[in-house]
Amino acid sequence: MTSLDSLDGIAMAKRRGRRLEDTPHTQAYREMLAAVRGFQNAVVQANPSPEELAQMTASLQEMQAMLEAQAVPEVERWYGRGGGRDGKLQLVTPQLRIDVVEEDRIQAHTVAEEFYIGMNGAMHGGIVAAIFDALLGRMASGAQGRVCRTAYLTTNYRAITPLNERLDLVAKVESVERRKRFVSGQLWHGDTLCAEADALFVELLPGHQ
Ligand SMILES: CCCCC/C=C\C/C=C\C/C=C\C/C=C\CCCC(=O)SCCNC(=O)CCNC(=O)[C@H](O)C(C)(C)COP(=O)(O)OP(=O)(O)OC[C@H]1O[C@@H](n2cnc3c(N)ncnc32)[C@H](O)[C@@H]1OP(=O)(O)O
Repeated sequence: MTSLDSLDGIAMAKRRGRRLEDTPHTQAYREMLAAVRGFQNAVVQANPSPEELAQMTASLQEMQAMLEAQAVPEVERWYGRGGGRDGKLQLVTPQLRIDVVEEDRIQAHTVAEEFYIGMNGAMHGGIVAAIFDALLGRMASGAQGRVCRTAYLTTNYRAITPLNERLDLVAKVESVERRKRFVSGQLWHGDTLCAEADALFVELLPGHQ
């Protein structure tokens, strides 16, 4: 099964936007994803010996085969679902911790690990944009869980975004016109504004993918 087995976008988002229930089985999945995060961080920092590389490649290929044997259609996957206190079960961005949710404003924070490096200690710019996409998308979605897609997202990089340090984020709804939500966001390191973004999210209609 692949992601090509798509459903109506609203039906898909309603299924996948829900928090994953807590069972010993899903807890084990959360722990595995946390281990993958740790692994990613270790991968980018190490230059292993040829023998170690061969050993790790064989282990990884074995784990990949185990996962492939358990693949399920997108609509049934745990990956990408809400994970509660620890944020979404995903690996694309550092985990966003949502601190305050209001009707037109969200406050959040994150710490980006070494995996998200661009160069010279700075976060990769694409990751900064992906963080804004996730946060501003959550803002556009609102308490009602509107299903929206990003029409555009403009990111301005004002200062280096550091890794391994607390980053504070804020998102605001600037205006609403019919299905369109214009949303802005800022990413701060202490008193330094690292990046800001403006985005348009358009609410999907029934039948849209
Ligand atoms: C299954 C999808 C669900 C996605 C969300 C997932 C889970 C939800 C769960 C929880 C929510 C929590 C967090 C959300 C987290 C992340 C959100 C990330 C979302 C994404 O990362 S998603 C990937 C990137 N995204 C795309 O892959 C979009 C590709 N695209 C399209 O799918 C269409 O393009 C669409 C739908 C955008 C519009 O299409 P459409 O047919 O519905 O509407 P139409 O074209 O008529 O536009 C209506 C009005 O918007 C204006 N308009 C449109 N585009 C504009 C632009 N670029 N600039 C200026 N104005 C624009 C028009 O001018 C018109 O304006 P007016 O009403 O004034 O005439």
